[in-house]
Amino acid sequence: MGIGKKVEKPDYSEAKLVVAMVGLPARGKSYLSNKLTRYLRWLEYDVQVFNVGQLRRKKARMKQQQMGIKEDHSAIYFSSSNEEGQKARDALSEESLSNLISWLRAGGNIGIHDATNSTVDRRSKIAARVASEPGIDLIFLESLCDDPEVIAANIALKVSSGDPDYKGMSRENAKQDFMNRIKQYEKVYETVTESHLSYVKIINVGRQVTVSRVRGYMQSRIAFYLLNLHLKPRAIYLSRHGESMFNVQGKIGGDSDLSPRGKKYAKALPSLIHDIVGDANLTVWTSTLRRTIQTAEHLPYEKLDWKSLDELDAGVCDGMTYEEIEAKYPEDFASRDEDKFNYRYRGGESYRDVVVRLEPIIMELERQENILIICHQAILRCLYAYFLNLNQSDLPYIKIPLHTVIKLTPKAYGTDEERYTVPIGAVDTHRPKPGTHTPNYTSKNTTIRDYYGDAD
Ligand SMILES: O=P(O)(O)OC[C@H]1O[C@@](CO)(OP(=O)(O)O)[C@@H](O)[C@@H]1O
Repeated sequence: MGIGKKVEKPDYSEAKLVVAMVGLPARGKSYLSNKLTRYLRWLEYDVQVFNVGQLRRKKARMKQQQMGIKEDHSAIYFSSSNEEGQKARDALSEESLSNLISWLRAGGNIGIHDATNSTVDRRSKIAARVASEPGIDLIFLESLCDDPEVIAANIALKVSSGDPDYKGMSRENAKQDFMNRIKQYEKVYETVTESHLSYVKIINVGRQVTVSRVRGYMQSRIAFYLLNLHLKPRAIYLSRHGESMFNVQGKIGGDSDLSPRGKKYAKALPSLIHDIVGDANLTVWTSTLRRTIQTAEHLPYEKLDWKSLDELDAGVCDGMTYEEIEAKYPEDFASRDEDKFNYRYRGGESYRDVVVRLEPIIMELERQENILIICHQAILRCLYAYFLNLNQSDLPYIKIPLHTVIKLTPKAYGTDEERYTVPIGAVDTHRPKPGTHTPNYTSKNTTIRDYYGDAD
């Protein structure tokens, strides 16, 4: 028998929720639903977005292919006085919601009904439909925004993103048409005030949030996450500690000091960070282990150490080399290679356990502005996977080299990444999955830079 065990996914089979978005076009509904999806997936819920616009386009394409009929989806279609258009849009919303409910019945946990759902009438239809489905809850998530800059940026994003609604149209015409569409919706828009419904209303993301009739664990978790979001521009910087004595000896875990090269990295860090961050405010978070605190030693910023940022606990294998573990516990060594995310060291942790313990860190990170996190290989893989939306099987193999600062900039539709490599040699602690080539899991928005500042 092996010493460790495999930890299965938490049982969320009873969790079934419809999150129905509410909001005018260009008010950040997609931004919110994308962020929420990424967070809930990271927590291992099965989440899917059902976008009514996509369904409309898909059906229009099919109609055109089969019958040669090209539908007019210009602003006229969205007019409240266009009865035909209104009927067609209601029918599409119902169909999309039905697809969502079937998907929940087939095992999904949270389905996001992504449409404007901008009238009391439309919402009452949604509420009635979901109420007829035992075991499925409903919460509305409204995004209100009157910040002209945010609206203008969202409009620009819509017309420049190659949106299929505006294929073959000039940018100016597309923008005009989209603004007309918004006007049509504005005429009939009713903000959520229905006191019998569960809802979260977000005003200018981060400025004001109203929470009403939120019930149960999953809804509260969602509401709490949304309460913490903000749109202020900021970056999150990630770095492992400088090379440690254990790294040099090939040993895992422990609480060793920095090696001479690790100390050099700690000395080089202040000028690198200053070059990247400038005079902006920054807070440094470390774990409680010596190697991260020593790495942050020379940084002239406020510092906070978190126990939850300590390295993955290797239990009885703590302080051993991979070769020693393989020789002493061959079965365990093999099962870790087989399913590294789920494998839990005896008396220690799995990557899955680490994801759970990092949730308060994620929540706090969403609330904060510029943060530099100096911690460990396994911990940074989990944080990086959250921001880059990477899946569980890839997560334990993400390359987070020593002596490298990763800058993550959250944007409306994803996260930009820059990597700054400091030319101070260090051992490579990355162990690829045997028999596989481990790709470099970086986003398509990654820029790699060599930093030749004050390396010495
Ligand atoms: O999950 P694997 O790939 O073993 O990586 C985690 C390991 O990385 C190490 C280095 O090998 O991190 P760290 O440099 O922070 O000490 C070990 O302590 C830790 O057990």
